[in-house]
Order: sequence, then C-alpha cells, then structure tokens
Amino acid sequence: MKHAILVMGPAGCGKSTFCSTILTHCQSIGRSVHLVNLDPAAEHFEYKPSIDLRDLITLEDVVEELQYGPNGGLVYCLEYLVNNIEWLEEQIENFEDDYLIIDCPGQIELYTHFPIMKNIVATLTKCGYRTCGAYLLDSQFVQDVGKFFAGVMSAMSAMVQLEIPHINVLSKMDLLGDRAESYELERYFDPDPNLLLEDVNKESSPKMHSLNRALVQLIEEFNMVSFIPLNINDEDSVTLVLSHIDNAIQYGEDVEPKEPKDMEDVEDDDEMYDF
Ligand SMILES: Nc1nc2c(ncn2[C@@H]2O[C@H](COP(=O)(O)OP(=O)(O)OP(=O)(O)O)[C@@H](O)[C@H]2O)c(=O)[nH]1
Ligand SMILES: [Mg+2]
Repeated sequence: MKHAILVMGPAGCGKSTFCSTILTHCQSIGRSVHLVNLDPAAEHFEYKPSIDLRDLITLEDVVEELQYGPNGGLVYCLEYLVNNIEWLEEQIENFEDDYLIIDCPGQIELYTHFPIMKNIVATLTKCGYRTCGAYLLDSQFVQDVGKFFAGVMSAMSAMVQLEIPHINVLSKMDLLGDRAESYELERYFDPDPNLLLEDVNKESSPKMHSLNRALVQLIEEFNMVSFIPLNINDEDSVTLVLSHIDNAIQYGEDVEPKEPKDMEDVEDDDEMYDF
C-alpha cells in the first residue's frame, strides 16, 4: 500500500517547513519518504522535490505569458495540473511502497471552494494511495477566539470537501515560548464547544450570537475541532504528529516487519562465529 500526506493550510502557516521537518525526521529514523511540490510559485526547498509541479508549469511563466496576477495565476496553474492529470499519474507511479509528502500552495480558495484538491485526491486514490490531509494553522490562531473560529472554519471546509482522514496541526508552537504550556492554550487543542461559544460571544456583538451558536453547533456535529501542537524544535513533538498521521492512514499495518530480516542477519553473524 502506498501512502501520502497532503499538507494544506493558509499562506505562510509553515507547510513547507512542516514538510522538510517530517522529511528530516523520517530520514533520521530510516524511513523512505519523498517530497512532492504542488506549489507553482515555490522558490527554494531545503530538499529537492522528487516530483515538482514546476516541471509542468510555473507561476512565473503564466504571469508573464498570460498576464495573470499572482493569485489568478496560481489557480490557473493548478487547473492546468487537473486538466493534465496524467502527468501526475505518471509521476506518482514510480513510488511503489513509498510515502509522499505533498506540499501545497497556501491559497485558501484551493481548499474552500475550488474542486482542485478533490481532483488531486481522487487521482492519488486511483493510483492506490491512502491519503491523509494535514491542515496546518499557525499558533497565532489561538491568540484570540475570533481568529481561532476563522481558522477552524477553513480547516473544516477542507475536511468536508476532501473526505479523507484528516488531522489539524497547530504549527509554530516555538513562537509561543512558555505560553505554549499554559492552560489557556490547551483548551484550544481539544476545545469544549460551549466554552468556545462563551468566549466568542464575549467578543462579538449580541447580533452575532445566534450565528455563533449555529457555527459552534456545526463544529460540534463534525466533531473535528482538535489540534495537535507542533514544535519543530522538539523531536518528541514531531514524532507525535507523525504518529497521528500514520494512525489516520494505517501506515505500518501492512509494512513488512523489519525483524525477520534482522534476525537472519543475526543468524548469519552467529554462523560466522560458530566454531
Ligand atoms: N519560528 C517558527 N517559524 C516557522 C515555523 N514554520 C515556519 N516558520 C516560518 O514561517 C515562514 C513561512 O513558512 P513556510 O514553511 O514557508 O510556510 P508555507 O505555509 O509553506 O508558506 P506558503 O507556501 O507561502 O503558503 C517562514 O519564514 C518560516 O521560517 C515554525 O515552526 N517556527
Ligand atoms: Mg510553502
């Protein structure tokens, strides 16, 4: 079985950094992973992507030749990918039994109302991939409840559209310093919808209260508002996030266990010393 993580989230929330953090971590534990870049505007990468959308189309060319602005150009590039999806199919066919980390562009429209990501997921599924969506929100989203609400809505919109296993990650936890451990923050990781409603009502005018209630109810019904905090400087935190993803796509259940081979090696070694 093949596996993929689709790394999504608003502009600048740390998607590319997340991808290279996971890559570094996987390399250090001897796991095979490949980076896939789906951002036609990406400029540089810590790791060279194994598959790169810029080999098919770049934002620079679209802006130059078609006179699109940067946002329209980006949507054009991804629509071009969807219209030439055989390109992606051919590329991902080469990665039997591997794990792809897919770095997406940071334009929120791609997750909320364009069917682009849905098409990409359908292609991955068709090619035999189990895909997990990792939706990143920057830790600044837990600094006030209004922002948190907006962030949750965008995460939920991606989740509802894509219909794949999904986790939410709160990135850049290192920026919060000591506050990262505080009770005030922890209540956002797995928030109680009633507390959320109380908080958001305090900050908005009474006119908004019934809308707030409806939104909280929606969040509650989807039962998805939980976030895994990620501090990229803390190895345990990276391990925890990856284990949530592995769990969501059942990675490891069908991977050949390492022991038998190791045991053979040991046996061979034994033979060498068997006088
Ligand atoms: N302190 C800190 N900074 C981070 C972290 N992750 C990302 N950044 C910084 O945030 C900025 C954006 O990070 P990227 O990883 O490029 O974010 P992105 O989501 O890929 O951005 P786009 O592709 O433009 O949407 C960079 O300046 C990073 O150095 C983090 O965990 N901690
Ligand atoms: Mg990026």
